[in-house]
Amino acid sequence: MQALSLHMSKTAMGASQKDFESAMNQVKLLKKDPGNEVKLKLYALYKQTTEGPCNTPRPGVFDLINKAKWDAWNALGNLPKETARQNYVDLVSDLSSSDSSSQVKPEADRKQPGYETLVVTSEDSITKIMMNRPAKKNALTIQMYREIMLALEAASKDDSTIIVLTGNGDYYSSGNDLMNFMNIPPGEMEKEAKNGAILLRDFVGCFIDFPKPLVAVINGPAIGISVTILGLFDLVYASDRATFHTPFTHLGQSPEGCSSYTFPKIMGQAKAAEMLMFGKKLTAREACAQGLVTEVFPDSTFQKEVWTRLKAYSKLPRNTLHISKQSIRNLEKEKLHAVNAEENSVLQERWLSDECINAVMSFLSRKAKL
Ligand SMILES: CCCCC/C=C/C(=O)SCCNC(=O)CCNC(=O)[C@H](O)C(C)(C)COP(=O)(O)OP(=O)(O)OC[C@H]1O[C@@H](n2cnc3c(N)ncnc32)[C@H](O)[C@@H]1OP(=O)(O)O
Repeated sequence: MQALSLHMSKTAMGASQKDFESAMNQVKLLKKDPGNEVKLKLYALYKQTTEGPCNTPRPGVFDLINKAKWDAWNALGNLPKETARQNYVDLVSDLSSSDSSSQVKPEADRKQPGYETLVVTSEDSITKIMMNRPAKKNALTIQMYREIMLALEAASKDDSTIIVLTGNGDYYSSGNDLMNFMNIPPGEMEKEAKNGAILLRDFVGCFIDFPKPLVAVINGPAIGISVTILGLFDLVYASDRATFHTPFTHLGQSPEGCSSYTFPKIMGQAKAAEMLMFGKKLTAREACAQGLVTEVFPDSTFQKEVWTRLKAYSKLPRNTLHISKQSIRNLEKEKLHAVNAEENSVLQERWLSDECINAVMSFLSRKAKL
């Protein structure tokens, strides 16, 4: 009733019959259901405008819907037809404007500025960080590592409940961009290896310390570091087109992303060795059977099913979810940072080895592909 009296005082000039008819058409075009209470108000005002005060018998006690409608109409008492018409038109006008402002904006409008290699969007309490170099299979450049760290830092402070990392195009990510190893002057190798190890330590450190639920939406094949850090995520959803490949030995490199600790814990020593030492590539279903992936979805329905699931999860009590994540993670944080430091110091050495340099040169001269 409060809303109705508000509408009554809104216009000095009365609404015409034409305004009323146009408002009736507008109601049919509303995209958002206005809810039962508002629908009853609309009904009552419509009846009052077209028939005057309610003077029909009250429906029986079990005729719940018609009784509610009758009550709403009857509550308008002797409200003049012209006022009811005006109130109907005002109410529809309010509903139409809130309906258009609540419509979902296209992704381009929701995109957060400032990223060149990522598309970062926030909607439904979910911040989505999408790696965006599809032509290069989302290979991670130095800039991309830095932008992911910045996006995670921002997402840890925004009002989102869940954070998603995913890839644009047919790959999730082909791992470290091997061009990162190019154009290093001969005398600078050691310095660059040291800088690489610091970048990697900080990058993996962000995932270790991230305070909110972190979900990987694996839209296609994943290689190298994009696989190893999965042990630091809370949920990993994969398309059945995805594969998981850590070919470190082939590349003269050693495991990172805390995988030397998380993988044996997740899948057992023998399976972890087959992946991390011998470079066995897993299908999504194999990775799920081994506990690295939470659930696999058919590629044709992957995005729809995953986002429906995540939207439901994002409505869970936010603070409770974050506290649970932190209690689980805090038990291991110190250990994970120690593993991260150790892995990076080993890798720093490997990057200077002939085996690594030859593997990278071989890829860059297009002789070898994984
Ligand atoms: C500083 C921190 C270091 C952290 C340590 C991390 C280690 C790792 O992540 S190790 C894993 C490194 N990744 C690889 O070795 C993958 C190398 N890429 C491939 O083997 C293949 O490109 C492929 C299997 C991923 C895809 O093959 P294909 O479908 O035939 O497509 P193309 O090879 O033609 O790829 C299209 C385009 O993208 C470029 N590209 C793909 N991945 C990478 C990469 N990781 N690094 C650099 N460039 C990559 C590829 O060269 C093609 O480029 P153009 O020829 O210019 O089109």
